[in-house]
Amino acid sequence: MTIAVLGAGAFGTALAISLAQRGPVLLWARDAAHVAEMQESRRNTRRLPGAVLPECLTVTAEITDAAGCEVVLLGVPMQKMGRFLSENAALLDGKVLVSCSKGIDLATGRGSVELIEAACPGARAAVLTGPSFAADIARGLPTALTLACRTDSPGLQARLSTPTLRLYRTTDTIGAELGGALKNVIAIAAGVVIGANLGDSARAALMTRGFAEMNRLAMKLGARPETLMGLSGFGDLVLTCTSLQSRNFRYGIALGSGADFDPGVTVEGAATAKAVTRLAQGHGIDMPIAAMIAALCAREISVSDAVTALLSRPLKEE
Ligand SMILES: NC(=O)C1=CN([C@@H]2O[C@H](COP(=O)(O)OP(=O)(O)OC[C@H]3O[C@@H](n4cnc5c(N)ncnc54)[C@H](OP(=O)(O)O)[C@@H]3O)[C@@H](O)[C@H]2O)C=CC1
Ligand SMILES: O=C(CO)COP(=O)(O)O
Repeated sequence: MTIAVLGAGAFGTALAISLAQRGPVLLWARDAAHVAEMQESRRNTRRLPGAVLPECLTVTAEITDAAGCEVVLLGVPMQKMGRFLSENAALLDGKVLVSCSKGIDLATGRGSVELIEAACPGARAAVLTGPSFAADIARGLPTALTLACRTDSPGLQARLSTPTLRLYRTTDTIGAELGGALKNVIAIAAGVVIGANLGDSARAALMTRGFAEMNRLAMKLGARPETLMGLSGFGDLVLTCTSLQSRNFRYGIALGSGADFDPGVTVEGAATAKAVTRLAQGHGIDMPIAAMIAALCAREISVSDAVTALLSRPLKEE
């Protein structure tokens, strides 16, 4: 049975390439010109240059081509997810919908599982997340991810695993989602530290205290500690805070050094910082790093004022 991937960004394309090792895959993109270009060149030069689209991967501009697919991966950016789901609810309801996006929806404060459940109540929602750059997956480099679904899903885990993509499963969708969403915020902060030449020691401190913030919110919202300690939390935090392949980290470097940054690049952590700050306030959770990043992204505070504010907080126990 064909697996569909909706959204031909870097990640959707990379997952489609990897899954095509196992059988037929349908990749949908919204722009017909982009689709024609991919069909002609068998590459996605706009979003994932360098990777070749294998033969059993079909690219389409007709989303209704996914009607016969039971398993559908969603690769649209998080802030577009809610609208995308409601516009396509008739097609998607009743299917297994696997969100591959990392973030919290600014309009509703929801993660993607809740968005899916609201728009498509008959669907089974899952999340695929963890440390993985699209380019690495497309090259067939070994990658391990977390697949989260409220009901234990060994069948789906087997279906989406490939010789190079090793999935671990969990029923903790809240932990998996929050790990992936929050690590992007901390990755921006790590980038700011490096961009402002504050040093590797400061980055390590920030990653550690950022991880404490991630855990604080996640535990309050019902996540399990082991999920945050796993691939989707600690694993992705380490990757994204230390690699120049990360767009969130590079965006942070630009913020920290005062450089320009291409607004066309997907940086999920910026909107998520704002959403998280609201969520934390609503639950009475202290998340000073996320709040600073939200303020920095909104240009409400300078880097030096943000650093001073964080360092001058009252001394406390670890
Ligand atoms: N890239 C990576 O390494 C990884 C990304 N992710 C996550 O995957 C998600 C997507 O990121 P990524 O693939 O990198 O993003 P990209 O920036 O590469 O691409 C975004 C894609 O989404 C499409 N899109 C945007 N809005 C809509 C819409 N309303 N309807 C349909 N399609 C839309 C864009 O289409 P168009 O080209 O026409 O603008 C584009 O193809 C993010 O949440 C990210 O955090 C997770 C792990 C790794
Ligand atoms: O989520 C990712 C790696 O796991 C990709 O990170 P960026 O979106 O920062 O590039």
